[in-house]
Amino acid sequence: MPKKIIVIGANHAGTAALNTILDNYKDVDVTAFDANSNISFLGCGMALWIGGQISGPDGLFYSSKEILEGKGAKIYMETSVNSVDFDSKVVYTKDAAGKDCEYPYDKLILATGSTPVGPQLPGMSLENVQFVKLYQNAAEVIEKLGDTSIKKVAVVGAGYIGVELAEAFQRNGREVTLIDCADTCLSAYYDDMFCKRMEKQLSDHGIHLAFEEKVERLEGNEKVEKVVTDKHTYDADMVIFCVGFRPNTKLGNGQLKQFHNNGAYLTDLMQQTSRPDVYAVGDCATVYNNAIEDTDYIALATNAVRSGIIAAHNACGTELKSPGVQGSNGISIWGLNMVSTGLSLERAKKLGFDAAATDYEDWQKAGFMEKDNYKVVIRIVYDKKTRRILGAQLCSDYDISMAIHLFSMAIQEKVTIDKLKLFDLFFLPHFNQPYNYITMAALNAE
Ligand SMILES: Cc1cc2nc3c(=O)[nH]c(=O)nc-3n(C[C@H](O)[C@H](O)[C@H](O)COP(=O)(O)OP(=O)(O)OC[C@H]3O[C@@H](n4cnc5c(N)ncnc54)[C@H](O)[C@@H]3O)c2cc1C
Ligand SMILES: NC(=O)C1=CN([C@@H]2O[C@H](COP(=O)(O)OP(=O)(O)OC[C@H]3O[C@@H](n4cnc5c(N)ncnc54)[C@H](O)[C@@H]3O)[C@@H](O)[C@H]2O)C=CC1
Repeated sequence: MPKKIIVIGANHAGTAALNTILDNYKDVDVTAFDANSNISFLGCGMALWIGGQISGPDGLFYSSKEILEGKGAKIYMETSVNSVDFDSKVVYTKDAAGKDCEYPYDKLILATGSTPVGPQLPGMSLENVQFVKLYQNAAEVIEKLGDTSIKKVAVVGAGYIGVELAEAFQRNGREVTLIDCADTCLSAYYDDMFCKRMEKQLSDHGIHLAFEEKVERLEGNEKVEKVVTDKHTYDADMVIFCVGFRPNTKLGNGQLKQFHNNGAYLTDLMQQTSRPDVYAVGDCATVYNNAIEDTDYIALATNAVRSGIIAAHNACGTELKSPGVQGSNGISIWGLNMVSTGLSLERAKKLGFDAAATDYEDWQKAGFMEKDNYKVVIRIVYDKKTRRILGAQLCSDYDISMAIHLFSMAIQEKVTIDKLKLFDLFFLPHFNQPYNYITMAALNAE
């Protein structure tokens, strides 16, 4: 059992690692440092807060320095780790008062997360140009929205954050333009037929869509006033950039092996980096993606939590391997629910799979169920050669979210589309149909 474990970063991944150590290994001396002043902010609540769907941010935290210290950890907030000597196993910190300290470790868990990508464009330093990641970012945006002269908001990036925030600002009474260089929204997660449904939902609710447009500059006089793209100019009193995350790897650059795509720390199934006593978890680390059967980068709180648990057990001497991930995700915009896992057909083909898709559309419940019955669209993506299921997407006004877990497990366990054809699914008219759309989609596969 190691004597001293240090965790750098105490948000979702770090907190999961800390809780796992504190709950399971009583004799370990565990210390964490975080540059921020709060722990465990659920960014997913930011849009709900801005859109007034929840009354405030209090419920968006599930841990704190006090809770973790009550369980026996030493937690240093507003303390940055500036460097790590991986050979002598020492971390060097600076606290809010500017005091430098050093701490030795036996095992180190890097949970330094990610930062929003900030395009280098003219006008980025104008007032009311915002990024959204931390609690402080959300609080600042909410405070600024108190200014009623902020009428028009441009959201750049129509991925998960952008689409959720577009709804939130519109609910908040603002005019919203949603800009993306891709030709639709959510294109990293869904095929076009699903993206188009979300496009319609957004434009039906008054969001102005500006796709296939590249932002060239922001203009204004102190405060931002305009977003200029390669095609149009949009008036904007606030501009939010959400064009993806980049892993925070300053501490290990050149010291630990990194992912060729974006520099995330390369980890094995035990979250171990290229140095045996150093683990990396959450948004700063790679995952093993079962759909592509290879290393990947997928920044999600779910992956952060699971990888934190895995690293903690391994660091404490209990071998635990990740089963890999599928990047399962979901979104709900004005009641339109979409969930996906694994690969879209487009991405599968781009990656070189001989992929096909089987689609099906039906009512969720038996036809005689007159209330709360909604249409559901499903697509299952599979490899024509191996027959392995590579991905699935579902879309409905009904809450179909639980169905995606079946496909996540199917991808993890390398289930073929043929195995799914006669898979035992229950029927009860309150919930579904005897000819279930999952069965029907699978039966229709070529
Ligand atoms: C608006 C929004 C909505 C989201 N919605 C969802 C969702 O619905 N579902 C989902 O699964 N995911 C969602 N995510 C993604 C999710 O928030 C991230 O994947 C998650 O935060 C990753 O957790 P992490 O602990 O790895 O990293 P981070 O949350 O980035 O935390 C890293 C921590 O490390 C600290 N740190 C970094 N460097 C140092 C250093 N040198 N010294 C000390 N401390 C350091 C930071 O202060 C920070 O607290 C959302 C993200 C955002 C922004
Ligand atoms: N419901 C969920 O599971 C949620 C998950 N998250 C996760 O947080 C992470 C970050 O989210 P996002 O920032 O939304 O990233 P994202 O990867 O989901 O979307 C980024 C979008 O920005 C676009 N883009 C990239 N560069 C651009 C540019 N220069 N100009 C215009 N558009 C550009 C891309 O085409 C893409 O549509 C992701 O990993 C996401 O999965 C975030 C919110 C909710």
